[in-house]
Amino acid sequence: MTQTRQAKPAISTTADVPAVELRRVTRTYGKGDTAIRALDGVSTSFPNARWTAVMGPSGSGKSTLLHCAAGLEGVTSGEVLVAGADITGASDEELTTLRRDTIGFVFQSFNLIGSLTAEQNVALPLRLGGQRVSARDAKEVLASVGLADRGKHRPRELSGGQRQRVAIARAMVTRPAVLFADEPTGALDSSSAKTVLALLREMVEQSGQSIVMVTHDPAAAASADSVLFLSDGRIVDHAHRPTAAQVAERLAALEV
Ligand SMILES: Nc1ncnc2c1ncn2[C@@H]1O[C@H](COP(=O)(O)OP(=O)(O)OP(=O)(O)O)[C@@H](O)[C@H]1O
Repeated sequence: MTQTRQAKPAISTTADVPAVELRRVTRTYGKGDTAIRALDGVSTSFPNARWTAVMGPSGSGKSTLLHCAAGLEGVTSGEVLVAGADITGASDEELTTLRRDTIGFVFQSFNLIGSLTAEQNVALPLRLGGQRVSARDAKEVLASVGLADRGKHRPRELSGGQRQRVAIARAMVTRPAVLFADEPTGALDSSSAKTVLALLREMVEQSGQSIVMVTHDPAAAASADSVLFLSDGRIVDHAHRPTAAQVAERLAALEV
């Protein structure tokens, strides 16, 4: 797997093109009387080089929104644009290219490969993209998340916070224009969560990457630039740089 890496697709990262745009997106599960409308005509833009959190009560459609926005799930109707490109009718091959070159993922459950070392996990996206990766490259990225001395460790030999930092390093290595994070701090203690949130902030400030993050945690949401609130598959509220207390208050109002 050492062929020359293909040029990145022409993605726009200019400030006036949103990182992700949803236009009248509906996602229905099932049919007939038992059909569930998980997303109900959602139109919104996730700005470029900004971090947006998505919150809402359980079952409000947060994960569905993230999956549709990232091309992991198709929409029932409406359009999804990532970095200006319409991915609504994209083929599996186009989506694979998008996932390899333009977007990254960080999940609550880390999704590291247990048989690979931290270094090998970090290098994996580049190897899958056909690039030769030196151990030094992987080490540099691990050092940037504070794990310079853990490169040879396997996931089971790392703490939860360290595993998530490996997952973030893996997501950073391809410099994705958009990072989708699903409960990235959900399995972490508050000190590890702070470290992870600081790393996400660095991705936005230093590399101009965009983050769309689903979370249940008001403190995590308050680390973002803005917060969208979903209820019953619709966007019902929006807050710019709220405090954790303000986020908790708005969420409580939706949960009654
Ligand atoms: N694969 C599926 N098949 C059927 N219904 C689904 C499926 N996935 C999600 N749903 C339903 O769609 C709605 C939205 O689910 P979603 O997982 O997006 O909510 P959420 O806000 O992420 O919830 P939570 O906070 O509990 O993770 C829920 O009513 C859920 O039961």
